[in-house]
Amino acid sequence: MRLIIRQDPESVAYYTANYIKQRILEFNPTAERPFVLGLPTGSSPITVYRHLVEFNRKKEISFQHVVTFNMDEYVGLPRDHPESYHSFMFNHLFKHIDINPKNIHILNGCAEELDKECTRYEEEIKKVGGIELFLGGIGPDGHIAFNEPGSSMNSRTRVKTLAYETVLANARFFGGDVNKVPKLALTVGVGTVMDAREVIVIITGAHKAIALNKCIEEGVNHMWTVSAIQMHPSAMIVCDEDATLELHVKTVRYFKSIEQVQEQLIGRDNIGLKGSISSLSKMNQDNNPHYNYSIQ
Ligand SMILES: N[C@@H]1[C@@H](O)[C@H](O)[C@@H](COP(=O)(O)O)O[C@@H]1O
Repeated sequence: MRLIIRQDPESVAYYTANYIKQRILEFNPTAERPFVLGLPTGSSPITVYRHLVEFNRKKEISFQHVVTFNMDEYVGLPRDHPESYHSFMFNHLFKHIDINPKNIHILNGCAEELDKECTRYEEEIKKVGGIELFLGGIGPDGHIAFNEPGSSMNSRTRVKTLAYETVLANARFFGGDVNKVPKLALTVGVGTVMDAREVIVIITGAHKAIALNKCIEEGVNHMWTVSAIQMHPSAMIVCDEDATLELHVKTVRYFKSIEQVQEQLIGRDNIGLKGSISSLSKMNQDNNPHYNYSIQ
């Protein structure tokens, strides 16, 4: 698991958006072989989406052969409610890019039979061959999607009751009135996210520092569901300095040292990471006397 530390939320967003752009370009998607992208909502990804919209406007990237699956949706909010995740995604991303609407998948929180909707969603993901890259954020309690503390680490898409902390955290989108925040949501499971071939989680702000500490320094724990990322073969957390406030100095120095090596060898924010990491490890194998880091 890689931990990329950037100065502030803006540089976290730029790094993440650039990484996604490069991964899609390297993947070179087609109608037969689309790039399947999992997406979150919340404030963390907003600037990432702004960069992706800009890349698309400048024709640096196309979303024509990108298929998306969102992590979650409130139960009972009409699709066009200003605070539904449907509205959020169209306002911040989908209506500004050249994505084919039929390639957009968001859970229907107003489905007649919610369990059937969840099963259908999992089947849709399977139909397209699984998710290539899942981008996520976390709540202050370390939940990923709406997998609240205590969620099964093998969970699938299902109906979840929102923890009081989550309702409190999300009340900011409902005029600060907790009574207006839905108490139920449909969410992909921890297992659904971890089945993706790659997972990237954005963690910014001092209010998420304890969650990052639990995830990085205390290992896998179902009370901090983002920690499942420790068991993923191709996972990355992109965080800002504030989010590292509860980490040990040596932990921060270690992860920064990995990046310093990469920066010296391959250039900062070089996002062709798959290639760059293999050339880094090749550099290692060549017993380069200057570098004895092994890249995780
Ligand atoms: N269901 C969403 C999550 O997908 C999101 O990651 C989290 C963090 O939101 P923010 O990025 O605003 O901190 O909020 C909600 O709980």
